[in-house]
Amino acid sequence: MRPEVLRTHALTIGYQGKKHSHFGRFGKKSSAKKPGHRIRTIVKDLVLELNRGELVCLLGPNGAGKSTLMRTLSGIQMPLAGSIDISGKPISKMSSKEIALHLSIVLTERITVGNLSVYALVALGRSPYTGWMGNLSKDDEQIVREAIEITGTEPFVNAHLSDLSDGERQKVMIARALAQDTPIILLDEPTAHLDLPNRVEIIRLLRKLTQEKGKSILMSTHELDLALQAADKIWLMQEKKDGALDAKSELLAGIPEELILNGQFEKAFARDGFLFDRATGAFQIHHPTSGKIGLIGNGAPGHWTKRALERLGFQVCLDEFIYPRVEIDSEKCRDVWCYFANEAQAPENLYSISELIRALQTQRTRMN
Ligand SMILES: Nc1ncnc2c1ncn2[C@@H]1O[C@H](COP(=O)(O)OP(=O)(O)OP(=O)(O)O)[C@@H](O)[C@H]1O
Repeated sequence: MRPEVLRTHALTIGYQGKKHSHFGRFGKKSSAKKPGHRIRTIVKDLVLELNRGELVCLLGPNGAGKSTLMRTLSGIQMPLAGSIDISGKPISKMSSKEIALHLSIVLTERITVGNLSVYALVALGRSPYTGWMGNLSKDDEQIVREAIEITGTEPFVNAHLSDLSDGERQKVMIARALAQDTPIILLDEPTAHLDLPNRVEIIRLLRKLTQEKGKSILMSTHELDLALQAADKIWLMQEKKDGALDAKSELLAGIPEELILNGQFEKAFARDGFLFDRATGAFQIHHPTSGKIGLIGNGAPGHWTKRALERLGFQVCLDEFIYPRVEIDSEKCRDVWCYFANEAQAPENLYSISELIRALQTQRTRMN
């Protein structure tokens, strides 16, 4: 069996004509340039592979082209050039029904479904098998029930979609995609409206689907941290900065750890005063404005003390015996923060991070 379930050949994505005038199914409308229509190329010559059982996260700053790529890969939007194969067959030669048997998509746009209940909407996922008016077989019903159970949407299964919160609605749309039971699932920002426990739950669910059911999942997200932890691969879209603006963005594919180590990850999200720490994979939001401070301390107290010091504007120098410095003694029955303000002053023992912050602020006021 070929490992890749989706492959692109020199795929160029983008827009031609006025906003929203380009949409159409493959083959139904020519993608040829129309006279007087402005072509806007988002990314050129993409050679991408989505393999069986793989979770790929599509990351990139706002406007880089993630949704455009999602829509193009699913056949909702025509490419400007190149082609897409699904399970070895060009998508341009597939009917909508055939595509729906291979690929399901959850988009960010709110859909209007009239008065449908959650159950009826999830059951619509079976329509490629039953037809729009078709009755569900026992097997179809079982698949719908499983999709509802696995996404935790049972509590509102009889509610109407319009009565749900954004997060609940999001889960229902994922349930509908699962009911469609396709080897490929594309999700555009599936965790956008979810709180942290639900975000983690959805990512875990998607990983489980790749590992246990061999699904190939591509999801776009702004959750960098979750993506770095969960994705087998990352497709990283970034705006081109080289001046050769034949396309707005470019795309790099790789495993998360390599994209971090080779500096591509921070390049994609680089902003003035916005630092990415390669060692921890975290972004720092604070500018160091209060000078250096030494920190000697390990484990959780060391980590959270560093965070508090950075918030106060210090550049934290780990394991450096400089002044000022903080030494955390975790050997005693409780943690003690020993604050060495300067050579002349005796160190001060403090018994919490808030006491340490107060001492640092007092020192700062004295010096100003
Ligand atoms: N229908 C359209 N016609 C012309 N240009 C469009 C259209 N839709 C989007 N664009 C442009 O294409 C570019 C990519 O948009 P897209 O929505 O794909 O980015 P994105 O990475 O998904 O952004 P976000 O993270 O903000 O959702 C943007 O510059 C956008 O203005």
